[in-house]
Amino acid sequence: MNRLVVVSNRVADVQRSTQAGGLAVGLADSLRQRGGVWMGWDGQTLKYEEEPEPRIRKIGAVTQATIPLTEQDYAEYYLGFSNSVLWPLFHYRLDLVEYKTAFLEGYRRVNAKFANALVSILQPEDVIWIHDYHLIPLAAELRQRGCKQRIGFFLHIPFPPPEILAAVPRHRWLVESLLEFDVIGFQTNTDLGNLQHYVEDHLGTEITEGRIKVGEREVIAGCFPIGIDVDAFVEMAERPNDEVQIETHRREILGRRQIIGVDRLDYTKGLPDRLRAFARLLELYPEMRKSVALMQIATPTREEVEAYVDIRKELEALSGAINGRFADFNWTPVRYIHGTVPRDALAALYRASQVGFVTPLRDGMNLVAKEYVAAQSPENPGVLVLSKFAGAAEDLHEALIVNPYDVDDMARNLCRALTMPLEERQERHKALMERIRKHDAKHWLDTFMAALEKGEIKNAA
Ligand SMILES: O=P(O)(O)OC[C@H]1O[C@H](O[C@H]2O[C@H](CO)[C@@H](O)[C@H](O)[C@H]2O)[C@H](O)[C@@H](O)[C@@H]1O
Ligand SMILES: O=c1ccn([C@@H]2O[C@H](COP(=O)(O)OP(=O)(O)O)[C@@H](O)[C@H]2O)c(=O)[nH]1
Repeated sequence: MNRLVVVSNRVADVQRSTQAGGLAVGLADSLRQRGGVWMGWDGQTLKYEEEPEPRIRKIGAVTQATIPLTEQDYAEYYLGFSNSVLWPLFHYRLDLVEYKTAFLEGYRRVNAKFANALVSILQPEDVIWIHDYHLIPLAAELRQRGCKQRIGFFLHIPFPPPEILAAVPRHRWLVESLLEFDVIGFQTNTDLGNLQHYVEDHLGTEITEGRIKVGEREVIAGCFPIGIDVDAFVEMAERPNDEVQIETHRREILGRRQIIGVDRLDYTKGLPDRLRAFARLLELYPEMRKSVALMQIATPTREEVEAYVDIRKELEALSGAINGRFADFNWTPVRYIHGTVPRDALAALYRASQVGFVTPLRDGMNLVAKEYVAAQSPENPGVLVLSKFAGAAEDLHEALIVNPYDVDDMARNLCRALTMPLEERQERHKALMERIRKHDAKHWLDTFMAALEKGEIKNAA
């Protein structure tokens, strides 16, 4: 087996249980099993003139190689082009795109830095797997430095339709950079279809049976939905957690149910309408008052980008208003937690919640949806209420699928989830477990590697 070299903006400690962000979680779950090298940014910003050598650290079967960025890199590449241009654009939010030429320059500069660091550690037989929108030009940079290895790319976020993509300057360059990879992987068939439309409309070529002709080369483009390590998550959820158990016991005595939401505090996650839907539930079904509460964990993220400051203010005001309107001296309808919770504590919280409420306006996959399912007790499972615009909805048909823009639809489905008979809950949960087991972290890694190493495309979806 060739050595696998994974590259992503963020590198996680594969042995730590706290990592907010699905990319870190999904990759850690996969790499722990196969081993290899994981290269990326160390999360630090430093002043330097000359690019530092990558820092090497061995953690179990994984060798981490990390580099720092400068303040300017962080502002232009990470906050700028990655998170103020590509992130909103790829999530269909043209209204939030803030394009500046300096952002693009920073993006190209940091991709060149990544390439310099990478060539210093690469071996001829390596296979390289690059992740996410931060690093789209990296294959081209590596080829310019003479790399001959196979290079794959996986996009963790949605790929937008051509009408949206074409609104950003240099969109053709972006897609041409993407076509420098040997394999391009997407989360869903919708994303793959959007690339298909772009190459047809703008490049006059097409994807035929998962392959695109680019000059003399053939590029594979496929759908590889990311998954979790299901058994490890089930084990985590079953592990006793005293604090959660005491709280659950109290709720059981009072006959109260809990709806849970867990997200980075991102405008793509649909949080304001989620809170409004919960308030609508209490309005439409007064019998639900004092019998159910919403726990929303909102993890801080990208706080220097203005759109993220706005969403935080909006949510704080909304949860305050809902509590002000409905709370009683012994019942708080919304528990809003602005912080990061370790993944093992999350597992226990999911298990203790009767509804998993996952309503992004647009999301690459959404691992929280899969984790919620894995955490349930098969004898008395909770119900997943899932946005039709999460990548996970392409597979998780037995969830209650909702429109995250339609507050009434979400409220009705919350009520349906809270009153669903045990037998139906068990049937839906069984079917969902089969699906998340079929498309788990190992399947994601194996199918992508089969495409990258052997040129095989199985329909992963
Ligand atoms: O690294 P940050 O800027 O702090 O952001 C965290 C990560 O967010 C995004 O995650 C995506 O990947 C998940 C796993 O494939 C997927 O389930 C989710 O729908 C995506 O939003 C981002 O793509 C990562 O690069 C970030 O590290
Ligand atoms: O406080 C938190 C919030 C989130 N997560 C984890 O972060 C990941 C979020 O991934 P998802 O795909 O749902 O969304 P993303 O944040 O990547 O857009 C999941 O594995 C969560 O369990 C966590 O460990 N602690």
